[in-house]
Amino acid sequence: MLQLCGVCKSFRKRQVLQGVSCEIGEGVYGLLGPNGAGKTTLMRCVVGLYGLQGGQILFDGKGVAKDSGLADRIGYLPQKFGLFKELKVYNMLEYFATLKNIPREGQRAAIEKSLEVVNLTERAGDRVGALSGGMIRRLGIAQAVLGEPDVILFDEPTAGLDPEERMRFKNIVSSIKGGRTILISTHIVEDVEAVCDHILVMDGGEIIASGTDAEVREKARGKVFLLPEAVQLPADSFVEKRLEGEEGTLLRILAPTPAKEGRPAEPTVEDGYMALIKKI
Ligand SMILES: Nc1ncnc2c1ncn2[C@@H]1O[C@H](COP(=O)(O)OP(=O)(O)OP(=O)(O)O)[C@@H](O)[C@H]1O
Repeated sequence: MLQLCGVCKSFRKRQVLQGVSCEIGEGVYGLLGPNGAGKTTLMRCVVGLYGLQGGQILFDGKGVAKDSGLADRIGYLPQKFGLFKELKVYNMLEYFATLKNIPREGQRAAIEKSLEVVNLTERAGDRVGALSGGMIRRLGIAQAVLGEPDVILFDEPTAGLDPEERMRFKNIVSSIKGGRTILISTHIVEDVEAVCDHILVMDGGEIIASGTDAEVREKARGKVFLLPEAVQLPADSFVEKRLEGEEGTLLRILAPTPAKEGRPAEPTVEDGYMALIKKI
C-alpha cells in the first residue's frame, strides 16, 4: 500500500504539487490529468528521484526516502526512457537487473520472464538500436517489470504508440496485475478505462477526484447533451464531438445547465473527466 500524505513539491519558488494525499492499494490505478498537471512530478517523488518540500510518502507504512531497499520493490517506466542503442536487448536488461540488485544467479530467469511478458523473447539478441519505437517502449516496460516488483509506475506508457501497440500495453497490464500496485499516468482516458480498477484525476498539482470509472462517469451525469449544430450553444459549454446522423449534424456537448433544444445523453468516463477538468 502506497500512502501519499500532503505531498508538496516545488521547483525554486514554484509549487507544483499542492499537498497531494491519496492511498494507492493493490490493483491498477490510472492517474489522469492534462499536460502540466503534475503527474510526472508525482511519480518521480514516489520513486524517490525528487525530495519533498512537505508531506510524506509511505510504502507499507515506511517512508520511501528512508528505506534504501524500497527502490528495488518499485518498477518505473519514465516518460523518456534512456537507451544504450549499441547494447543487445538481453544485455541491457542484464544491466538493469544489476541496478535493481537482482542476485546474479536469478538474473537470467528474471530477464527471460520479463521478455516473455512483453513478447520480445525473439529479439533478445538484437541491438536495441534495431528495435521499432513500439518495441523500445516494450523494452522499457520489460525493465520496469523486471524482478516482479510490488509497485510498478508507468509514466505516459502509450504516448506515440499505434493502436495495436496500445492494445498490447493493455494486455501486458492485465497479465501482470495480480497482487501488486500499478499506477499508470496518462491524459488519454481510453487507455486507462479498460485496464484500471480506480482512477485518480489530477489537475493543478492536486488530486481533484478519485473513484471507479463508474464514479468518474457520474461526474458528468445531467451535463451531456446532443443538440443540432445550428442551435446556439449554452453558456460555458464545451463541444466534445460532431456527429452525423439521421437527424443531421449533432453536437455532443458538456454544459453546466440543460441545453434548450438538446436531449440528454448517457455520460462516458471521458465526459466525467472533462467535466472535472473544465469545472463544468
Ligand atoms: N525539473 C523541473 N523544473 C522546473 N519545473 C518543472 C520541472 N519538472 C516539472 N516542472 C513543472 O511542473 C509542472 C508539472 O509538470 P509535470 O511534468 O509533472 O506534469 P505532467 O502532468 O506530467 O505533464 P505532461 O503530461 O505534459 O507530462 C509543469 O508546469 C512543469 O513545467
